[in-house]
Amino acid sequence: MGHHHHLETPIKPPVGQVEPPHRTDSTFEEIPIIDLSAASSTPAKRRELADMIRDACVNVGFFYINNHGIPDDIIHTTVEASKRFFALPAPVKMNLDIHKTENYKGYTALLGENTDPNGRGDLHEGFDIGWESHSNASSSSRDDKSAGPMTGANVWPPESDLPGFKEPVLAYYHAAVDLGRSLFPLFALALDLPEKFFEDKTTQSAAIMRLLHYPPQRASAVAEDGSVIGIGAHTDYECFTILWQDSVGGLQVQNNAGKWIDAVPIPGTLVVNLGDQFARWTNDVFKSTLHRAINKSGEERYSIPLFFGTNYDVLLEPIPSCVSENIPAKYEVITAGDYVKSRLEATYAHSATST
Ligand SMILES: O=C(O)CCC(=O)C(=O)O
Ligand SMILES: [Fe+2]
Repeated sequence: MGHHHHLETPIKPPVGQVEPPHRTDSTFEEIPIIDLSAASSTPAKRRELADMIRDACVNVGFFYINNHGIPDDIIHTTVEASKRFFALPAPVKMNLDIHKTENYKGYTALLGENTDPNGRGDLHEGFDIGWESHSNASSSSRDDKSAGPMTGANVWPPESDLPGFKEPVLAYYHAAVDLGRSLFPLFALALDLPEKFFEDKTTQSAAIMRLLHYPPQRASAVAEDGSVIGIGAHTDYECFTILWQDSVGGLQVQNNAGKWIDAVPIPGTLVVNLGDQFARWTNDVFKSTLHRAINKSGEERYSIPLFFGTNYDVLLEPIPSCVSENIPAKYEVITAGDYVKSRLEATYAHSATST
């Protein structure tokens, strides 16, 4: 994984076709901040917001959002729960080993993942959950039993080992899923599609959330060649990711000049970045940008990405306005579920036999 979509030649639409968004040289130095409060304002403001999102998606592939609507106390209690989880004794965490489940739910130990095939393993530990309903959540109900390559029950630490964990984690999960649902119509607008374009494709949205903990990297643990890294250079698998990060810093985003730009923590914001499924939907008009994290701060770093996508049975077919005679479809059409599963298999392959 970690393949990188290089800068495309400027797109020239055939006569009579809507002009696709213009890509600049993508040598961005900063990641834009987009205020989501315009989403519930006038149609004109919503259109303006979609244009800003389009610009960020075409040129950067990353943006911060503020006024995102997830209450601070939900974030706070979830982060505290995450800290308590990672502080558990190793054997308790290893009982939840992700390799014991069919579909990548549970705990990943330090160096258990290798996000960049050139790396030696990632210096973070994680806890992964997928869809699970929650009686207090405002998310519309859905069929938890739906078949598919990525479904399956979450695993949770026993209440006796870690009281009061599942409740706040699911509260944040559902708040972030609701936020993700509200972004799909804006992405559709940004692509000059009807706002409802993704509606029938997101009734059972993929939504994998990870609690992540990056211990501080001692200078000696940072290999010269960067092969031991918090999370190796990669692109995400789903349509887009909603990331909460603490104030420690370490996330970096690569521009087309190959320069790593710091995604500095900005209080009150979340980071949104596009993943490879949106690159596939848009035939690379939307950019799935290479990123990595290195924690050289000397402090513990915590983050929470939520990878958001369509239903797993949806085919990743290019949007008609993004393909033409001059720009043929670049990607083989497969389902979202098969695509994610193949990417996860590659990521965990290197540790699968060790447990
Ligand atoms: O922890 C971060 O800041 C980034 C995490 C990330 O890129 C990922 O989990 O895909
Ligand atoms: Fe990522």
